[in-house]
Amino acid sequence: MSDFILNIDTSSEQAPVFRDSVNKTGNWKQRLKIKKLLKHKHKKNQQSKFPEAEKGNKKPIATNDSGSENENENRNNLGFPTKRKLNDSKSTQKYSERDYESDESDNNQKARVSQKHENIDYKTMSTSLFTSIQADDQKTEKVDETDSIETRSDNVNFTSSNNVINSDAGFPDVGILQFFANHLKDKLSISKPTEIQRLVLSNSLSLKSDTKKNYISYSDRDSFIRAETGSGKTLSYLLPIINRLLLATQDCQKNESLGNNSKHSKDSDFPSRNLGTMAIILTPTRELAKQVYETTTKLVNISRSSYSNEETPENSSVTTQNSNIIRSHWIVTGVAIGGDKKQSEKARLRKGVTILACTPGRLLDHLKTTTSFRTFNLKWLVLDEADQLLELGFQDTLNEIIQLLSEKSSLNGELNVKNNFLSSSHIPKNRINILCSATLKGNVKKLAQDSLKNPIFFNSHKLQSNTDSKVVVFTENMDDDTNDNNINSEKTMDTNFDIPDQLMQDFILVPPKLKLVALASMLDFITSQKRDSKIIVFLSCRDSVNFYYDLFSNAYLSGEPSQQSESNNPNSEDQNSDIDSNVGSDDDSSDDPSDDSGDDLDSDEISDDENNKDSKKNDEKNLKSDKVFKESSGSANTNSNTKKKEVESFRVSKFLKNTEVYRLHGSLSQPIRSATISKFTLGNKANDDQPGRAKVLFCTDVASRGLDLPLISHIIQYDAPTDLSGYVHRVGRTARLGQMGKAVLFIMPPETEYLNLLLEKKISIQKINFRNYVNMDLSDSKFLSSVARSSKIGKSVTGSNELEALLKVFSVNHERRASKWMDMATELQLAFEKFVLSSNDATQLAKSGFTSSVRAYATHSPSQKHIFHIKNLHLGHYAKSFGLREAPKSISVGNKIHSTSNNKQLKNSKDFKNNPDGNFVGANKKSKISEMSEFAVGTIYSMVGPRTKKHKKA
Ligand SMILES: Nc1ncnc2c1ncn2[C@@H]1O[C@H](COP(=O)(O)OP(=O)(O)OP(=O)(O)O)[C@@H](O)[C@H]1O
Repeated sequence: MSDFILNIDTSSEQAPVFRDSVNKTGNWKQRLKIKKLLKHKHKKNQQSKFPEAEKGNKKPIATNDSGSENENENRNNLGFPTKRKLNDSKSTQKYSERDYESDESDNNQKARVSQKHENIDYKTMSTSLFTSIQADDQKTEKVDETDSIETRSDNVNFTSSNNVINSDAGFPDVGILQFFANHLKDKLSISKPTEIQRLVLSNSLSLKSDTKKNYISYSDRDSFIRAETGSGKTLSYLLPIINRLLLATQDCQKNESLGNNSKHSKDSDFPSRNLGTMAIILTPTRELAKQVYETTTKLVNISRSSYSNEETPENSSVTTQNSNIIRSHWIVTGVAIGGDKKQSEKARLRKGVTILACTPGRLLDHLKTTTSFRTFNLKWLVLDEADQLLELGFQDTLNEIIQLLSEKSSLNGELNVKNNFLSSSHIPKNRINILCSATLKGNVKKLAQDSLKNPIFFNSHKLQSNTDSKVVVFTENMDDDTNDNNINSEKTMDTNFDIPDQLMQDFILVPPKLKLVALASMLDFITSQKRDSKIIVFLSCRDSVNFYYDLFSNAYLSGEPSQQSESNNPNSEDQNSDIDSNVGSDDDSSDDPSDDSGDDLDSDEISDDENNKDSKKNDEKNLKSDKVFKESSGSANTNSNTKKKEVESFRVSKFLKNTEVYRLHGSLSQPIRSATISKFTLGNKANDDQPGRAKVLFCTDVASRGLDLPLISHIIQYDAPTDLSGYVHRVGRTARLGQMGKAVLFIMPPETEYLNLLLEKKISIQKINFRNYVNMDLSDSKFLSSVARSSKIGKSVTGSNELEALLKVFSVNHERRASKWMDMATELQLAFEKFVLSSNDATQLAKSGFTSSVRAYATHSPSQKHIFHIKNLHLGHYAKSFGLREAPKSISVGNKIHSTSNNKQLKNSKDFKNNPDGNFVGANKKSKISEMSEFAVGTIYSMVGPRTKKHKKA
């Protein structure tokens, strides 16, 4: 059966070479001559339309092809080797050493930019996407020729690998108290554990009895938890903590009823929030901390009805004896994150928070400055997304945290606190450290070696030899490398990553020039096929997020009156839902730089004095950029008549029908971040009042880890992640807990080797099979079926590729029939370019997006540098993906803006000298981190704390 397989590969031999229709005949010399003539004619036309341009500029705006001259000019100015001219087929050198002279002075450029918005004749504007195919694009052939990418059959019935276990065993069978299990079932619809939960619970809740001493105990060892994304790791560490707190409470109640409390004062016998914080869960992002907090709160709010073993109808009165009820109300949950008002957190901590979810910077801040924050009874420290927390950037913060926690817990010994609750066998004697992630890797191995005491490794990682088996590895002898149960052994810490079986992973190979058009068509296709689709589009930096968010909310195709007439004004009736007026009224007002929190710096919570200054500077900078962004869109709104601050959480797209667009990155104020998550999380099914709307979230990696956003149908990685674990976490936002999901990676021709890196990690990803991708919906679409039929007919349509198909669908959705898909692509691109030129703010967003994106490109991990190297990036073509007609003339390096026309200045800049290979790290590392990774990250040593001799011996 021949499937409808579409090739995006515009450069493979089979793929058509795209040219203007007039250039189709004759040999290349004749065609070139015609092309030059046309260009000249066009130039003349434009010059007469732009008399100012004639005076100062050699190049009229409307003829721009984002051509190689500008490309090379920029490249040269940035200190990179210039690319050879596209038509220079005789050149043997990949990049010519020749400097291409700029034909435009800086002043002329400025004049040209300013006239853009005033004098553009949009009607005659043109854009060119298909005049040339990059030589580099030839690399795409590699992918087609080699069979290196595993393919899958369309007809395979996928089994899910991260679902609940397929057996009758419930939570009580793995040690969970019956009433707690009832609560999980009744209130959270959780009745059976997942595989990782079964492993962790059955081990950490099992009691060993010491017959000699007549004593029972838990194994109480530090542990690693590794399992696929969406497999329920959060409950795997939260349930044992809460279950043990409940059991200890039960002990106290029993003692109380037996009158065994005479030894101590009554206050100290029954647990209360005065015990302070007993469990801390550290997460790399604020969103994740909030999510963990919300989950914990649901878990501890156990209702009386749970004490009945029978399933109780909601309204029935439960006849449970009071003595059976465990008084769990004393367990208080809390969250401490940057961006929230610190004073209210302080007040809550003073009263006592039993289980605290937090980000590292804010935790350190409280440990240092909130004297009433009691942690001397801390029994569990969980590092969720541990590998992320242990990577670069947070070493010092985590070191300090560990040290302060250790100091404070030793205080408990000095105080000699006697308490029946704390002496219960269910409460660990020493702090248990738990590390958790879908991608525990090398840095964690090192941690185990250096600091964790006799750790246990819970792993639902699939073994190569037997994909069904799940293993628990106990590490008894850390030094014995030959032991398979040793945490150091390769078998134990296999660095392959697991992806849920039911996740469909595809990639689309697309030249930079066509990237934007491909994204737009794909979004249009998905959102029109399924009204309730929820799509996350991952981008490399916040400026890109701002740009695409603005573009997809405000740009529209010309000649679409229904779209044009609709105003994207948050106050319009249609838009009322995108303002969450309650959000600004809560405590989250620290986007005000004068707030004392001082650490509203993305999610990398840094709180020492120096960092506070940096943070505030960053806040101001971010606020400024946010202001430009808001002004440019005209959508964010503060109503001076109300005291409540309104924040924009989403916009209704003018471009995509019935679609809401969202954005999320670390530089947004906390109220916007919170409102965005809560609105995006809401269901989008159609109801009587409102037709369903698809949702598209543009975000950075701030949303890639741990976030459990329900029912995400598609993940689009428009920019490749900077490291391989990033891939796993991004795609893991879909296909959670047994559900289906689709992920598409955009790959540019020079990046195809990345696919082999994925393959090395046993991540199988296939070149997009359009039918696979659109799933069953294809059969319902007459148009697509006909495309599929014609593709089977053969050679005449071998040029059909994904983009072609997408654009054809796009043209159907928009009730227009383009004669050629290239025309459609050109029209689409032109619409975006017009939008970008329509206002200074839109242009500014596009330029910032482009510049930051280029800088982000240089931040790929060292193992990927050869693939994602800036020298491979055709800047002029890449600019097209930001709706720009050419690459901007300046680029910021570190904290400075450098004019690229002044090559000398750029080359002499300290930042550039430090990074001659094009790695724009910049002088201020923190600012780079805030823009790029937006994570609180640290090194392996962060968890270790100061290494003492005692540790070494252990
Ligand atoms: N046993 C269960 N039964 C039903 N639902 C569950 C169960 N365990 C967890 N869930 C739900 O599954 C979803 C995913 O869980 P969770 O966020 O803990 O996954 P995870 O493994 O931590 O994923 P990630 O690696 O992406 O952080 C959550 O909505 C959670 O409530």
